[in-house]
Amino acid sequence: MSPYDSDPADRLRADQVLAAAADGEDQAVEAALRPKLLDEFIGQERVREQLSLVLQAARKRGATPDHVLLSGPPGLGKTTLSMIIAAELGAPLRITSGPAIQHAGDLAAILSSLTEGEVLFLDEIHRMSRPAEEMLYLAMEDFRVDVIVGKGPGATAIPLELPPFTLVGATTRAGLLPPPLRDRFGFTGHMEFYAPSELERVVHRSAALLDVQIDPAGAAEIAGRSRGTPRIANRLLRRVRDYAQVRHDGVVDREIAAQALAVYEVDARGLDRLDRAVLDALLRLFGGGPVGLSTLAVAVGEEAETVEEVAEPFLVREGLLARTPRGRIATAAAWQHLGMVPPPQSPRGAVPGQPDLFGGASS
Ligand SMILES: Nc1ncnc2c1ncn2[C@@H]1O[C@H](COP(=O)(O)OP(=O)(O)OP(=O)(O)O)[C@@H](O)[C@H]1O
Repeated sequence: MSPYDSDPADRLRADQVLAAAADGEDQAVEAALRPKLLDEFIGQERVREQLSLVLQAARKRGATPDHVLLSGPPGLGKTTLSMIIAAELGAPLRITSGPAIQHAGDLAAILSSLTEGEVLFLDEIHRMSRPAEEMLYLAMEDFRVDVIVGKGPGATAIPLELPPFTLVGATTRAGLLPPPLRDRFGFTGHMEFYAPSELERVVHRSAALLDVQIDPAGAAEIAGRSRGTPRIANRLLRRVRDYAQVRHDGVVDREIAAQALAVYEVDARGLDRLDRAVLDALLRLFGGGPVGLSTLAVAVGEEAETVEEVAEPFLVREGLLARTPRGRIATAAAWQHLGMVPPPQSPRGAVPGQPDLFGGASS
């Protein structure tokens, strides 16, 4: 969880897996597990190399680096990287988020209190209000804001100079950023899901910091169920640690990790309860689809947005579900994963599983 207040809906989205277990202690632990410097940051080789060049060049010139945009799904390390940028530059860091900036005045207050060289991290930048966005254009380009005094025809804009600063914007939806905003970033880092071997390194590193004894097979078991996401790897590790300490001697191996994750309903492929509920409804109630998103969401008792943004990206990436113009359909892998057999002769049974070009299941 990012260390500022966002609205509860955001928190739910970002922290979907084992959300109920994400208590205050977990958040404090998460902060303690963050890598502090670029060299400690595991994976994302390309972003790391590119960013390192941007920072080194700026340091060499004695200038403030260009604004940085980080895009990618939740939990991949955008907040962590913003902290690392500030640490590498030896600069102070200010953290806020798009939804926290309701009015342009909120942004003006933050910008006008920045010190020279400060790093401003703006998470969920795509959710900022339009007037604030427009104020940000000017601030990013000319280090200036126009403060509007008065209302109506008598309103006047008073220009206010800002010290040079570096904006680090983060977004899960780069496509939603208006082009004028996107263009004002000198560097964009696209964060990718992590490979299992990288997540194993994350698990080993975190286990060492948490003083948990874990063997390579145990780390691999956790990494394989972490949906390519370090935040989830860390959270699963903490739950496995709890299980190992309460029911065993605290040491984690493959068997203990598998048992613990079964208790927390995270299956061998990393699907959690919501993912499985979505697939289950799709197969059992709708014969594998196609079915509309809102119908599917009602069937699992969730908001359509939650199903679309939380469960589906992972299910699509895993090749278990396809989004088609006619609705959601299950692939053959989905039937297999839930141990079910598609209805015979069903044109909607998604056998052998890949959607055809027109959005239906191939036969
Ligand atoms: N490359 C990495 N190496 C080690 N740990 C990492 C790495 N990336 C992220 N983490 C860990 O994962 C957790 C989540 O990272 P972070 O909060 O930076 O993600 P985020 O992309 O900002 O997510 P959100 O957009 O939901 O705020 C952190 O506690 C951090 O310890």
